[in-house]
Amino acid sequence: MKIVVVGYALTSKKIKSFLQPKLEGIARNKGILFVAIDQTKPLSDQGPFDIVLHKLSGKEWQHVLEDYRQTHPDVTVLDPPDAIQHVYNRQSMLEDVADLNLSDAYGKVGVPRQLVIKKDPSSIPDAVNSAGLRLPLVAKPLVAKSHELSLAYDQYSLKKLEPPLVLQEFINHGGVLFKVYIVGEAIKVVRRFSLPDVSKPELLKNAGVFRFPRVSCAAATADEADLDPSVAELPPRPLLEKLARELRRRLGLRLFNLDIIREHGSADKYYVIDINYFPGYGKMPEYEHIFTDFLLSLARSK
Ligand SMILES: Nc1ncnc2c1ncn2[C@@H]1O[C@H](COP(=O)(O)OP(=O)(O)OP(=O)(O)O)[C@@H](O)[C@H]1O
Ligand SMILES: O=P(O)(O)O[C@H]1[C@H](O)[C@@H](O)[C@H](OP(=O)(O)O)[C@@H](OP(=O)(O)O)[C@H]1O
Ligand SMILES: [Mg+2]
Ligand SMILES: [Mg+2]
Repeated sequence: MKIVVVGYALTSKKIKSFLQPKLEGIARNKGILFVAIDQTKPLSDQGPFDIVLHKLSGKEWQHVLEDYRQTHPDVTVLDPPDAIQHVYNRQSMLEDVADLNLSDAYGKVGVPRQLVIKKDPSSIPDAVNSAGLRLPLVAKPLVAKSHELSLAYDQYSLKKLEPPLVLQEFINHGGVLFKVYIVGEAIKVVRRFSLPDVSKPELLKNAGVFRFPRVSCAAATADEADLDPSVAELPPRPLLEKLARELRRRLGLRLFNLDIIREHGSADKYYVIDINYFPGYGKMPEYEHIFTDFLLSLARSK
């Protein structure tokens, strides 16, 4: 059996959450070896690798990888740096979902209406008005690696926020979201608690912006919770398969997840609100088997 060598360049946090002993054990049994990349040495002096797995930031690292891809076309780099940059910006992140305009017998998938504010917070109320965005609005940093989130009940309070940011219409969805993890062709969905619905009276009664810490983190799993079945029901598998297949192709990514919500009161109206590159796979059920099978399939297809 030929060994598949996977070089990895990950933060120590990511190594801890992803490269767990169970994953390494299962990988070893399947003939996969994970080898840490030494960033202080030239990449081409290391390996040889069959696959390079990475999630590091910085222009310098991006250039190193781009050069390496050019000079080592037989190595699979997961994923291409430019494709990753595209989802690190909340303006471009959801463009492909919007263009896809997916609608079939299983449902409709769109994105919330949104507006980008590059600078000048004092211009926000007018900008929101001319764009016809409906309150409440979610404000998110333009750079997707920042996770502060605010909910604004009135357009004037938005002046207090610091651009660059994206203002997105808040969609009531019953307080539960679906995290769709994608690894190549494999898909797994989990439920997470999310922000609760905002009612009309509540909207009229309140003003101001409310800042939230990390909302739908792993601790907020809703998989075992006693939920209203119409809220808890997972999105139809065929719809997710189609969405994942299309986005894999359009984004040029193989490792990502989607946050999807279903409009409360509707049976089939879905919104993608977030896309994350190389997310916390440690929280994806059975990721050890799914990920190692994916690595093997890549090596075999070469
Ligand atoms: N348009 C929206 N309508 C309703 N709720 C939303 C909307 N956008 C975001 N949320 C809520 O806010 C949370 C955080 O937003 P988002 O997922 O965009 O941020 P993030 O920091 O990129 O999250 P992640 O940790 O998944 O990377 C969502 O998980 C969801 O609970
Ligand atoms: O899997 P979900 O719930 O979507 O959340 C992930 C975030 O989206 C990722 O951005 C985190 O990874 P980074 O810390 O490498 O950005 C990732 O961190 P982790 O891999 O250390 O768990 C998760 O927090
Ligand atoms: Mg999210
Ligand atoms: Mg995100």
